Amino acid sequence: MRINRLQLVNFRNYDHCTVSFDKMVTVFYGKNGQGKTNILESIFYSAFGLSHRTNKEDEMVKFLSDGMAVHLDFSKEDEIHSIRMKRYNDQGRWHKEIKIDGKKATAKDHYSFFNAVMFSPEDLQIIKGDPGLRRRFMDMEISQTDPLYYELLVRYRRLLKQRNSLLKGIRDKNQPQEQLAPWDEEISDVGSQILIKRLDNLIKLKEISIPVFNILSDRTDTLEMKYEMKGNDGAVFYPEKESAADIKEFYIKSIRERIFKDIMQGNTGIGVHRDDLKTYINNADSRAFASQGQQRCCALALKLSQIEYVKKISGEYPVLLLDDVMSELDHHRRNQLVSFINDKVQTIITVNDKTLIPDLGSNQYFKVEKGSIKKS
Ligand SMILES: Nc1ncnc2c1ncn2[C@@H]1O[C@H](COP(=O)(O)OP(=O)(O)OP(=O)(O)O)[C@@H](O)[C@H]1O
Repeated sequence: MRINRLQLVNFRNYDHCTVSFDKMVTVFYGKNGQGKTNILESIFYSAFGLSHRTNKEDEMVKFLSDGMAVHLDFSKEDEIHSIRMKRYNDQGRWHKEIKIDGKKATAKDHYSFFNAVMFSPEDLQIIKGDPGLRRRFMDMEISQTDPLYYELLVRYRRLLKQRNSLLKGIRDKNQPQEQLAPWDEEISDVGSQILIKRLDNLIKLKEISIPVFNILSDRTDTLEMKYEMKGNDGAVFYPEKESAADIKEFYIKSIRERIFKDIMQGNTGIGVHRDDLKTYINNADSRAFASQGQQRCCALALKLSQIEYVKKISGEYPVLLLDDVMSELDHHRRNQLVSFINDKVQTIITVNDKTLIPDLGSNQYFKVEKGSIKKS
């Protein structure tokens, strides 16, 4: 997959801007606050229909403007395609329009049509941060190549919201408790399907990320991973090859056991929204025991494996977006990263100081200043 051209209209601090991508590595450099991340955000938005840093799409519309557009031309399997994202205000209401190859498309058609992987400083927190970050990592990875998984996630989130509001209704407004039964059944069903897909994904993730980790760490450390599933009363399980029916039964049973707790808390305390991806470096839990350098190495291996994963499933490498991470890596890992992606993955990098980027002869550079981009 290769981006050929990006056009922005009233996107963040850009009025009108067009960038042509001629080389495998494109570097946007400049001082802080000039609009480098905005470029990557617009590409991420073209891939996923959302921003990597805000849930409020309207924040991406240029101040005092009543609409914005992002137009991405790219090649996929030797064919040229385009995605046009538009957000506009009509009589006080915001609308969103997605067009693929000139035709209107739904969010479902759009998701996974163009693949990108973003790696930003926050991703260095994948290992040390909250389990939510690792669940998001798994969810993004699987959704990129499995539209059904994305649909399951959307359904699960909706069910969770509805069940939680019912729990509060039972607690605060005396709604009948029997109303919970159909939600318990459905949430356990959808949750078990999500879990099975996550377990399946973990097998592939391990196959890819452990060798990448070995290269990045110069084979001085070992990496292991497990899916951690929470039960009641602090119990944890590490499922590997369970069936969807067994998992569903487990959820229904556990959810019923904790029903009074859930009602009291107005919250669903068990399910795939509580699970975790555990990583172990040299057999010790990396969240608690690994050094900062080891945690970064592990985070980088997971992200790079996302690239290989998309390639394995879809047949093509996604575009890699590196937002300001080069300055966070030491010299050795910067070189390892660039030689890993060299000439096989189109990579778009933002950085303050362009000399930090190793140049293997396939870099192009753009200077970004106050929402304008100049080739240099
Ligand atoms: N909706 C918007 N309309 C106009 N300008 C915006 C909007 N949102 C953000 N900006 C401006 O965009 C700039 C920030 O851009 P961006 O986050 O891309 O910076 P950056 O070059 O990546 O900086 P850093 O190196 O600090 O991360 C700021 O000047 C901010 O005021």
